[in-house]
Amino acid sequence: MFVAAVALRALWALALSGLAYFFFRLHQVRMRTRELSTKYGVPILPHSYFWGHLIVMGKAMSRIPGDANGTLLMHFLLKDFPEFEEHGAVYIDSWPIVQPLVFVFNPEMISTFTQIRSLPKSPDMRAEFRPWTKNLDLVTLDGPEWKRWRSIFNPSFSNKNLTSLAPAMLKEIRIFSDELKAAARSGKTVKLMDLAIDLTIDVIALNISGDRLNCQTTSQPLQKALNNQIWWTCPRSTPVEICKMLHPLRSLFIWNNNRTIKNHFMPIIQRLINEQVGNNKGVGAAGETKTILALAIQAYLAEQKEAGNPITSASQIDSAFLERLTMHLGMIFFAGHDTTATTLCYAVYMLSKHPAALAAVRAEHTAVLGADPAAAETRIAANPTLLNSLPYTAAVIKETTRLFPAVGGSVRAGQPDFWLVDAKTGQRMPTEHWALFSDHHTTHHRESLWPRPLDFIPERFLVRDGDEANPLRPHKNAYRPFELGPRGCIGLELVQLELKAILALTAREMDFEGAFTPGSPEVLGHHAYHVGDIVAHPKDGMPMRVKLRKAGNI
Ligand code: HEM
Repeated sequence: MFVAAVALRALWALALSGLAYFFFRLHQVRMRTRELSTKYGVPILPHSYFWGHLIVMGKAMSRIPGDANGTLLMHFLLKDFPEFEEHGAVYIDSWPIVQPLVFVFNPEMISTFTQIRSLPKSPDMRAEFRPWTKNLDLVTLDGPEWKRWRSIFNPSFSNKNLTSLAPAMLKEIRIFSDELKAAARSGKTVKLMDLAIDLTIDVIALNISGDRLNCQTTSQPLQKALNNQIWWTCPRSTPVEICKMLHPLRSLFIWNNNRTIKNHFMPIIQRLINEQVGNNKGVGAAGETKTILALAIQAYLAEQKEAGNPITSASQIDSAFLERLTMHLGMIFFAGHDTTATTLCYAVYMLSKHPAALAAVRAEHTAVLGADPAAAETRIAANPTLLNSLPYTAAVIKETTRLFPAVGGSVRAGQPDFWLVDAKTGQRMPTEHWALFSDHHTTHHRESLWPRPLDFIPERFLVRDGDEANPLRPHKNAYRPFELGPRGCIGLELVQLELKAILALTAREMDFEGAFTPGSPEVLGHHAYHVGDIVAHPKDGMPMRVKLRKAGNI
């Protein structure tokens, strides 16, 4: 009885202190937001002491479907408060739903915290991924450790190295294209995103070790583990996400998924170590592809040798190195697969809606790859550098990533000594206690930077250097779907090469048409819009009807 009473009191005390902390923190965040205007003269959106900015946010979000991705928020908020656009940054206090965030959409301002000075990643963003990767991965690492791993992996993402992967990549794309043709013959609607995800995972696997993963043809435990890992990673404080976070078995599931990832790669790692031990050729000699794993193992062997602890067989490999590698591989798959798949879906969708652009893509493929679409694969395999001679196709991909950036932006930790500055007015804006968000969607849709911002105009990206008078010429730093600066996407070249190859093997052979349910909701004139939390996915998995084109019908 006495024990129960003590336990009850302890619980009460705990609940009360939790509540007290909640209100203390709420007060702190709300007052910091108000201080922006009272102390620093920074304009803020209408702000409620209890609700913060949730009321204005709710109004803006009510204009778009409930499942639309939160990265569209600022676009619609600026419709309600157009005078804020010229400030280039808007402070949003939606605590406790999301950390206090400054949405920045002035490219020059963004460059001050990503390019001129690269601020560390935000602690909240690191916390989201910590249960999965312990922040040992390239996306959430910072400082010298990040630099070391980035320089180890960089060579495998160079255009030259990736071009050597092209023949293997084409085989994977052929499977994807055959699936689409089968759908065309059967008349079935496809969810393009599902097929695209399997393909992009198979391509990343090639870059990781050169081995085929076969996600497109078989069900792979590795893919299941990755999906499950993403599911357990909780980006928002919604009730469902909170339940996931508090789930007593969450850590166990995450641990088990990491074990599956590690077990998948273990035999490959052992093979590579045994190949490299005593081999003084160096990775990538004589035209070999520099895979991510081979480079990591090369660096590890060199480091151990330098430390006077040379590795002579795979059995000596230490568990700390294996753990790091597992986290890196998991994150590279995560960062690269649905981002690329999403972009592919929107590229196909936009081409289906813009016959002139599609005709220009097809004409370019005919001019560069030959008149017979069926022979494109063989021609590219024989000379993969042909993929570097498709400027219009590249421009289509860029324009797609401008309109539908797959990653909302980079989230950096504000600092006491770092201020955002409005170059026009000289207004200084504090960043301490705030996370800075380089808002890609809003930056890519500002009329002052992009004439006719909602229109699909690949030609913007064909304006030559020096043609300053052309109004379509993109502004410096305004195009940033892969982010700019040292923390910019390592996979940028892979995306371009892969998507060009996919379009080269499909655009002339098939016609696509969006198969959204009639009357389904639209955002900015499109049934296809971003849904999802961590990485945006196209609505309904981008349903498409596919039709085969007659040979010679260019
Ligand atoms: C259309 C596809 C892609 C888009 C839009 C995209 C976008 C981005 C963005 C915006 C960042 C910066 C994130 C931040 O600062 O938090 C980033 C970083 C990164 N991306 Fe991508 N990405 C794409 C594809 C890929 C691919 C294919 C890979 C690898 C296979 C990849 C691997 C990474 C990695 C490892 C980082 C962290 C780089 C670092 O901090 O050093 N991404 N990506």
